[in-house]
Formats: sequence, C-alpha cells, structure tokens
Amino acid sequence: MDQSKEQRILNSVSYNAVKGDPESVLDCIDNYCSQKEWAMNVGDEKGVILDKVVEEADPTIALEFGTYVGYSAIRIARLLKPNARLLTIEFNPEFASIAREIIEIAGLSEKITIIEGHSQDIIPQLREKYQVDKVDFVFLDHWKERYCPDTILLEECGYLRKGSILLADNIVYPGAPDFIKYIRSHKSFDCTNYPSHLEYMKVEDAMEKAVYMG
Ligand SMILES: Nc1ncc2ncn(CCCCCNC(=O)c3cc(-c4ccc(F)cc4)cc(O)c3O)c2n1
Ligand SMILES: [Mg+2]
Repeated sequence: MDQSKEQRILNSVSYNAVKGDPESVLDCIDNYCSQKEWAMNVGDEKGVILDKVVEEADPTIALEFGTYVGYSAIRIARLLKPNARLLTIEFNPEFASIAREIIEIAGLSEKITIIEGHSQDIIPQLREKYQVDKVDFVFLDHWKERYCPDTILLEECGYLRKGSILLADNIVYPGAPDFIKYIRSHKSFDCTNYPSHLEYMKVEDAMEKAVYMG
C-alpha cells in the first residue's frame, strides 16, 4: 500500500529534525512542503502572524480546530508558558496519529492534547471531559464552513471571556465568507485582518483576528 503524503512528511521529520527541538521540526516541514509536496500547514509566512497573536494572547488554555500533521499545534505550544495547555481537535484518525508522532519528536507532547472528533461534537464536551472553563485563544483552521457555527457554539457554551482571542486561517483562500460577515458585524467582536499569502505559494490569503469583548 502506498504511503500517504502525511506519512512522507512524518518520515522526513523523523529523519531530519532534531529531537526535542520544535523549531527544527517546523523548519523540516516547511522545507519538505515548499520543495517536495505542498501541504495545508499554516506555513512560515502566516506562521509569523500566528506567533505574534499567540504572544499577544499569552493563553493558559488554547484551542485549535484542525490539527492536520501538527505544524500549527507545535507553533502555538512552543510559545506557551509552563502550565499552559493546547487542546487540538482533528477528526481524521490517520492525521491525528501522524500529528501525535510529530508532536512527540518536537518534545511537546506534555503541552498538547489531541482530541479525535468533529469540532461540533467536541466543543460541548470541553467543560466536563477536559476541565475547560474559559478559552483564552482559539485557532480556526478546519472546515471553512465550520468557522462561523463553531464560533457561535463556543459563545453559547460560555467558553469565551472578555479578551478571548480568535484567529482564523484562510480568510481569502479557500475563504470563509459567512464567518467574516458574521464576525465583523457582531458587536461583541473587535476584528483585525492580516493580509498574507497561501502557505508555500504566491497566492493571496489572509488571517482574521477577532477579540471577544464580552
Ligand atoms: N468540523 C471539523 N472538526 C474537526 C476537524 N478536523 C479536521 N477537519 C477537517 C479539516 C479539513 C481541512 C481544513 N483545511 C483546509 O481545507 C485548507 C485548505 C487549503 C487549500 C487547499 C487547496 C488549495 F488549492 C489551496 C488551499 C489551505 C489551508 O490552509 C487549509 O486549512 C475538521 N472538521
Ligand atoms: Mg489553513
């Protein structure tokens, strides 16, 4: 059976990255995906925007939708303070398993919990099953049609607090028009757009930050 692209990314990280060094894992994935096979990681250009927003949020509890191979989970978790945690949701079991191995190579398994399932099913369970009270930072990078309903669900479940920061990938490409329409017209969110480019391509993309005002 032929290996998947995601398995080939894991092979490259396993062979080339320095164990326990998150930066070397990120560099390895970026090099592989820009030189060998494109993959939908947030990448190094939008990754710098992600870094800045995570540093601004300085979250104790961070949440991510769409783990994929764990690139953005590593980007986020490497910046977290000692007792801070990242919960990342992935519904594809093969991707979740590959992400678990790549996160282990980065030495960040203690800071990151991968939850297998659909965001809409997991969000209502976060309080009881994962002892989540409030979420300080959310990175949306899953199905683009789920950005809007899942933001509403987070608010309805009471996980957002004054100052909670949401950051959404792919606002231009593939795009999340209903999310943008909703979040920019909702009085409780203060939005900022960050123009950038699609990972590893010269195609225009952008990220949107939305601060919950309570
Ligand atoms: N509900 C739920 N809960 C949990 C989940 N876990 C996973 N999923 C499903 C996630 C499916 C992948 C999402 N990501 C993308 O589709 C994506 C695509 C491109 C892209 C593609 C082709 C092009 F030609 C150009 C750009 C670039 C990006 O940066 C992207 O992030 C879940 N869903
Ligand atoms: Mg993305």
